[in-house]
Amino acid sequence: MSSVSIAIIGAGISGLSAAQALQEAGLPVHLFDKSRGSGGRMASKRTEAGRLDLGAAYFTARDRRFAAAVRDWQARGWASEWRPSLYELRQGQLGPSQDEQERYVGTPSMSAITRGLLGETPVTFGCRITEIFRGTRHWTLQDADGQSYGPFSQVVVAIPATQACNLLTAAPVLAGKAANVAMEPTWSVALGFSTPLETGMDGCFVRNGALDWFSRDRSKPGRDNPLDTWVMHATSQWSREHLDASKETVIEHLHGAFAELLDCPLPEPAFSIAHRWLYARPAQPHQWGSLADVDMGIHACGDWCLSGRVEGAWLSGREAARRIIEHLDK
Ligand SMILES: Cc1cc2nc3c(=O)[nH]c(=O)nc-3n(C[C@H](O)[C@H](O)[C@H](O)COP(=O)(O)OP(=O)(O)OC[C@H]3O[C@@H](n4cnc5c(N)ncnc54)[C@H](O)[C@@H]3O)c2cc1C
Ligand SMILES: NC(=O)c1ccc[n+]([C@@H]2O[C@H](COP(=O)([O-])OP(=O)(O)OC[C@H]3O[C@@H](n4cnc5c(N)ncnc54)[C@H](O)[C@@H]3O)[C@@H](O)[C@H]2O)c1
Repeated sequence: MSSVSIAIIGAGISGLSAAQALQEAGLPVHLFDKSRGSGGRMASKRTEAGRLDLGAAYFTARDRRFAAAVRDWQARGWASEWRPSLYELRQGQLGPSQDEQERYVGTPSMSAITRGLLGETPVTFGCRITEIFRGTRHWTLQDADGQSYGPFSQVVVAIPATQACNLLTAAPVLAGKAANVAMEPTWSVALGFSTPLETGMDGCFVRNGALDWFSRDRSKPGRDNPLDTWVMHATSQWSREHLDASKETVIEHLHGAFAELLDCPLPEPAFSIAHRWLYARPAQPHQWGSLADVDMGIHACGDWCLSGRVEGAWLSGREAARRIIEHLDK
């Protein structure tokens, strides 16, 4: 078996899931990520109000393989079940909305899962890959500063579709498919209150106007935040229409929408933050699993190849790894 590493671009949940499966098969990998840490859209942002999940709020596990992985994360203390008191806006009225769905979060923050998965895996952070070249046998990567990395036996591109198509030029069919995937933006805002809000809600599906969803950070297990902090996500449409708005404007808007909906008085927040996710979710789900030119040794994975959720991203990374291992075994 080759001792030349496999390059994985993107240390989000899809890249890490691929890395884990490849390493379990005895294959060396090296991860690259433009950020300073792992997690991507599943990372938690370090703020003066503690670590906050400004991306994925929670996840569900419907696939039996992913459910087994989540049980493993729970056993390792990286994840826990979250049992929120859920509400829903229906015909302009807020009301409790119970269901039987099991939901999970990372503990003590969403980042714990990808940090745990990363473990001792070789990784280069703060490195934005801009080009991927194939030589006679191996792959070489180049970053935004012009630095080269390689040789690599295979490459896995585990980043959002819009960014992936720029790196897939060596495989035009894959690049074409990625280019046809529209990724929708999401504005995310957190507001922290010194006095806990007097509401029975922990989370609410709004799906109306500016607000898509909001949840109470301290209702999640393992959170230790002195402020009562609420994270809200804008709808895709509102986010698209306000893509270039200032953070202050976005905070003001979502604060106003939250205050209008709430069933209790809303004091002035002691803390606020806004984050814009340009490529938050694919406009539609796909059934690709992953994309590959197995003979060239180039693969693409990520939530956009499946359901646009944490589970889909994890499964997609797993599928990319499965196809690499299957090809090498031939
Ligand atoms: C606001 C929001 C709320 C969400 N809520 C939920 C939810 O409640 N439940 C759920 O299941 N899912 C949710 N999701 C979706 C979920 O977060 C994603 O499906 C999942 O995290 C995607 O993982 P990924 O590995 O495919 O991509 P990403 O997490 O985007 O990882 C890609 C990584 O690649 C890096 N990267 C990108 N380009 C380059 C480059 N050129 N060079 C090097 N590195 C690069 C990035 O820094 C990033 O770390 C939400 C997403 C957002 C944004
Ligand atoms: N903002 C973003 O960028 C982004 C990206 C990806 C996923 N997400 C969100 O992540 C969640 C993940 O989906 P999932 O299938 O894993 O979780 P889920 O089963 O909790 O939710 C799926 C969808 O079902 C509906 N729903 C579920 N429970 C409900 C309840 N009790 N009352 C009313 N409606 C309810 C909601 O419309 C929800 O969006 C979704 O809410 C999705 O909108 C957001």
